Amino acid sequence: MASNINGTMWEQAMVNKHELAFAGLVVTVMSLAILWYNKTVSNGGSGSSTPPLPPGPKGLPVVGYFPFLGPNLHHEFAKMANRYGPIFKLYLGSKLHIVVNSAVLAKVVTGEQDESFANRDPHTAGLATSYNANDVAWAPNNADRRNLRKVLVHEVLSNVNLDASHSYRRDEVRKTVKNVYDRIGTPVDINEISFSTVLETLTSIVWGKGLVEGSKYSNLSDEIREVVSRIVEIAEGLNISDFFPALARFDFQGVKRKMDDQMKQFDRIFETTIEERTLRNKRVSLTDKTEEQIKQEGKKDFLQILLELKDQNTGPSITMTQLKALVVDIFLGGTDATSAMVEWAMTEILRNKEVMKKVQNELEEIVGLDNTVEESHIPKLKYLDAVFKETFRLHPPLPFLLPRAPNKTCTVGGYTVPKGSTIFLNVWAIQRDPKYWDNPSEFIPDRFLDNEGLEKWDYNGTNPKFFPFGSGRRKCPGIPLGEKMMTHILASLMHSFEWSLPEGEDLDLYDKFGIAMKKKNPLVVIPSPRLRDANLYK
Ligand code: HEM
Repeated sequence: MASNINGTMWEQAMVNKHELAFAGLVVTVMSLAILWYNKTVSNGGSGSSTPPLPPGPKGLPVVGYFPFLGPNLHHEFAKMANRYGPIFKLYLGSKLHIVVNSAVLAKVVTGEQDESFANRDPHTAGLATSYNANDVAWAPNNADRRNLRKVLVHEVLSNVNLDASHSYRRDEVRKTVKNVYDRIGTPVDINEISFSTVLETLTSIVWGKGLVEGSKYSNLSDEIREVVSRIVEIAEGLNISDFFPALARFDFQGVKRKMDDQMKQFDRIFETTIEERTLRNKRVSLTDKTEEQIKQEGKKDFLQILLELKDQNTGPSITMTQLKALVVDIFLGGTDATSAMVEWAMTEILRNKEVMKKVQNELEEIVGLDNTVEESHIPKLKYLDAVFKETFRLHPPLPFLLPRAPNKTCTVGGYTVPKGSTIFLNVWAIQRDPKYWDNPSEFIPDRFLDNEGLEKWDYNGTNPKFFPFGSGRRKCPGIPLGEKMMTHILASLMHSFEWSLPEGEDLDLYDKFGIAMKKKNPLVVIPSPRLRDANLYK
């Protein structure tokens, strides 16, 4: 009996176990079915469930996909786009990154959903150089930033101010032409001279010439060059803390410390020059000031414009921290990208003899060999403009723009893009996509010449196939200034000189991912004079 009872209980237990196992199996199968349904059938977001994250490679625990990436992220991401499609995700360290590779989805991010995506998640270097996101480039899209951007676009970089500061740009370009003339027959590093020209130009546009004379900072541009070059160098390295925020406070690679040191130098320059300027302004009596204003009419430097905005009670105003952060934005935004573009465009011209002939012919026709290039010639240099656009298409200096970070969870292309994830808009891949471009890897400037208004090409990000300066609320505010500087410099170098390669050298197109994407091997070429009159070089 006992055994019977035991037997029955055992049998009963076995029946229960089978029932339980069966129930478990049913639940598992149903859960898998629901999971599968959510992942596939309801993928378009039509159902009430949350769409999945975009597809992407798995990566390893803790480090994510880091160990599998090479140094040239734009090449890696283009390959991954072929595999995973128009939007994919990858973890780098503990941070989720989402890469957008199609014009259609880029338009969703910078158009329909621009308000959510017009935010950033600044890395260590960005925070340090922006006085803790008190600038335009790294601040979240709040009212302070919008006000500051308005100041930059409408007060500092307005057409009137840009026209008024044209002589500063002209003087620096002329100095560079003279400098190159003095080095006729010897190798010249094009990025180096372009970087110097842009930096000197920005220094005189921001500080003006009056202040620099007699100032404690008699070689202001040398001091600024030192700081800007150091910042670019530090920011170019990969900072592990940016991918493991929990470790950021240890600053293992010393990026924060090194950046803070450079920013202290910037601060010293600001404090001294602003103090000198304020004293000078006070010394000038009201009547004198009016006279001086008349003399200087339309020639206020950016520092003066910003100081007046800081002190004004009505209209847009800014704080001292914002003033300094804006000047840093101008230098960091303006120098590296502009000089990189001059170098890329010149490399492409020298590699393509037909293009070179057309550029030179246009310059001869519009400027003439008895004359030097002026900014007033630029709007007439249509072919050179197409050359720049084609150069931007193939070599955008910021291949993923500046990363965005949505301030709320969004859906893009049927996938969830979580709040705070890092968004790379892969303009490099989009501008080389055979879906949008014939012979995408060939350098063909003519595709940007006016094709009877069929397609509109400009730098304002209105065409989702071509947006090297970004698009939407966060597009580059420095386009007019950057365009003037790069075109004037390149046109002057091409018009004033013939260029040849040093013996045994080759013209290659290898690039190097960094704060701005530059040529890996600098373009070093030998000038010979081209203008008819040697006096034009003096
Ligand atoms: C050839 C030269 C230049 C190129 C290729 C370039 C490119 C860019 C790009 C791609 C962005 C990011 C846009 C986005 O996230 O959608 C940007 C932002 C920015 N650029 Fe430029 N830029 C250039 C020159 C300049 C100049 C001369 C200045 C300063 C006067 C400047 C100041 C800025 C600022 C402040 C931002 C941040 C805008 C924001 O977040 O609202 N850039 N630039």
